[in-house]
Amino acid sequence: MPHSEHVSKQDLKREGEIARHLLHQSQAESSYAANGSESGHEPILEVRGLVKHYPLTQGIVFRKQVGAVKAVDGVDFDLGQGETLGIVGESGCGKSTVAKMLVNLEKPTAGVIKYKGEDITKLSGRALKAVRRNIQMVFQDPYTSLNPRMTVGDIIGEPYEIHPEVAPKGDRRRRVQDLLDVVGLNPEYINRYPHQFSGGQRQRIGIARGLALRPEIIVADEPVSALDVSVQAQVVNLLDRLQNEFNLSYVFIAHDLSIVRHISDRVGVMYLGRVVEIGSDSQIYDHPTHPYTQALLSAVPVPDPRAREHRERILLSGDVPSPANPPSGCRFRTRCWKAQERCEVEEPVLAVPEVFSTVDSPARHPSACHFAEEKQVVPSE
Ligand SMILES: Nc1ncnc2c1ncn2[C@@H]1O[C@H](COP(=O)(O)OP(=O)(O)OP(=O)(O)O)[C@@H](O)[C@H]1O
Repeated sequence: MPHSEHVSKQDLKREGEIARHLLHQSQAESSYAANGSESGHEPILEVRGLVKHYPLTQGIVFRKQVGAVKAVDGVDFDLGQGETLGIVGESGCGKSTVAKMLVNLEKPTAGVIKYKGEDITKLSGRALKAVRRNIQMVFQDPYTSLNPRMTVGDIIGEPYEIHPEVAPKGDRRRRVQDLLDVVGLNPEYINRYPHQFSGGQRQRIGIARGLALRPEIIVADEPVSALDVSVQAQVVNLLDRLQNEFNLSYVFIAHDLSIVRHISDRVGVMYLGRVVEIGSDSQIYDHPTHPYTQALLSAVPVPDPRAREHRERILLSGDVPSPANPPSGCRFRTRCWKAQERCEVEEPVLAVPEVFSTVDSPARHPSACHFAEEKQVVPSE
């Protein structure tokens, strides 16, 4: 019997999905190849076609999958050695899920995460443990991410239990005290408990723990969002200083565009599970070409009252669609004032738009829009 007669409908569906994924991956790779190295830095991380779908199930006894939440649905970016990539977007667009996949707290449904050229999504056992040491995470909420029953010394030194090779037992106390000093806390506080610290100090403890294993990459998921505005700048400045001191590369996730600008070399804007525009901070803030980025920027507070009067506010209509059922074609089209028929049927790829491909202008950066157009939203200072 010929092989094809054994192929079930399900097999065909799966093959279709794999083919679509491979197509997306090759499109992404070719668009990135066409753009050259994004940052000019040697990439330490290369993310291609990253996907995370959470199954939606129905039934109690017989659970059956009825769909999927497409939390991350084909994300591509590079992180250069020693650089900071900011990732911004509204709540629910998939930022935290990307962060979790980078540090292996979630397994991708599909896609590639290359660390120094090696795909870490395929690693397991010792090799995975070795890589995980180099990519650490700083969490959003310093109130819930520190165990209240552990002393600061135990919290910061905990990673050494998993990686004893980094610090022999007799040396750990001294190392933890060094880390406290590095993040601007008194080394004598080593025996105190988290509740004895302020929010900003707690986040410094979280950062010290992230640094314990001497990682090369720190993924910071909204590291200052839970803090008072007055403390946010101090923590951002600390991260800035540590980056220079330890030659760290950062993926810095936030919904606040002004904070991301302060710390980032490049910025990626996410919408409904995809990166829609990516470029240097000046390309994104002063020369945005994607309508979603322009709308986000138009909501950023402008301190100068005269400049505020002159800037245009773009108000988006409707809510973000459900990631379980994203719109066809361009996902942003249901809220976009420029949407046309083409947007409904043809999904735009993240690449330098054709109109800008030959011009020498900061607008020449990847933007997933069929009608990409430069628009200065934030008045220049
Ligand atoms: N474990 C999970 N199971 C099912 N759906 C999930 C799970 N984790 C996240 N999601 C969904 O995936 C989508 C993306 O979530 P994610 O937390 O990555 O977004 P986010 O941009 O980080 O938002 P926020 O800033 O609010 O954390 C959301 O719709 C969320 O409800």
